[in-house]
Amino acid sequence: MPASPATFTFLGPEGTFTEAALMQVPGAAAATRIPASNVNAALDMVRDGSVDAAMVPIENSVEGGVTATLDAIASGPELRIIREVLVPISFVLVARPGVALTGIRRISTHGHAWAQCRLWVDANIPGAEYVPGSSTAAAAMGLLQEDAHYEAAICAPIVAQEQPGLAVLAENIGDNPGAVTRFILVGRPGALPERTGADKTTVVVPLPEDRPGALMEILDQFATRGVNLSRIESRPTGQYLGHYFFSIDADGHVQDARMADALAGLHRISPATRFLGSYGRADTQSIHVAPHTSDEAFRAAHEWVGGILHGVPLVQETASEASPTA
Ligand SMILES: O=C(O)C(=O)C[C@]1(C(=O)O)C=C[C@@H](O)C=C1
Repeated sequence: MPASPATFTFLGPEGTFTEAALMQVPGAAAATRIPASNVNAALDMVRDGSVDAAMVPIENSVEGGVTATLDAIASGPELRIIREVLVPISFVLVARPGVALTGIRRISTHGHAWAQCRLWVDANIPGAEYVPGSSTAAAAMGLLQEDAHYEAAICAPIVAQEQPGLAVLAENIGDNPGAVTRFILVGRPGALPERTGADKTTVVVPLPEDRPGALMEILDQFATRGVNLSRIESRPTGQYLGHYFFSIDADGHVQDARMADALAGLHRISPATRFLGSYGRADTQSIHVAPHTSDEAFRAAHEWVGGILHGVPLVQETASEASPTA
């Protein structure tokens, strides 16, 4: 079991959904928490040892993968995902007190938040212009600056509750009331979180080039070992047009024989495959394992092959084979 992180960073400032995710981590409320201005800065603080772990968003149920995170953990010095956290998302529209909906022309927020409120904005503030923000809370706090160049921000309800200089103009403005964002706690490589039976493994697999069926071969490594995938996304490596890697979440822990075998297969196909971690699923849902892909089935199969290699007779002769005349 890895030692519990003592110092954390997160996509800040205070009041982001990412901070809400971090507060779900046991011990985080009493620990040192340093806000970072973007995902890369947060991960760099882990890499250079300034903090033990970083909480960053990775996937939203409406908008999909957080590409800044997918890309940042796929290259550079290796990192490990040690936990995942789910946060239900609900947005409010805030402005300086006295500002009405009719007085809003520009709205700032995080890109993922904007994408989740687009229909509401179109219906209620038609023609409003989007001003990109580094996070929802940063956009809201920006309204308090003298030189704010937008009139409203979309953020979590907690920001307005704790900031008297901001008034809530509308609540629950997300287009999808069931929206959920998944966050990951990222540390440096070390001891793996213990296997729980409800685990997830994340890998980054560069697609081998000029090889017909390479993606199928990658997927086959999981399929033939009974490993279910819960997320697969392709991302450009940035090196040149058409060069991609796959970011994959698979059900199970690397201590499961079927997962270890699948990862070994991936390494054969794509030697630059990067292991990003095995960690407990936030929903704690146990994984169904077919009997022929259980640890016991793998152990028996390896023992059988070992016996062949060592010349040990492993199959009992039947009576008729032992004495053909009988
Ligand atoms: O800006 C924030 O508050 C964040 O924590 C980032 C983020 C994201 O990256 O998706 C998190 C949850 C919401 O989906 C909107 C924004």
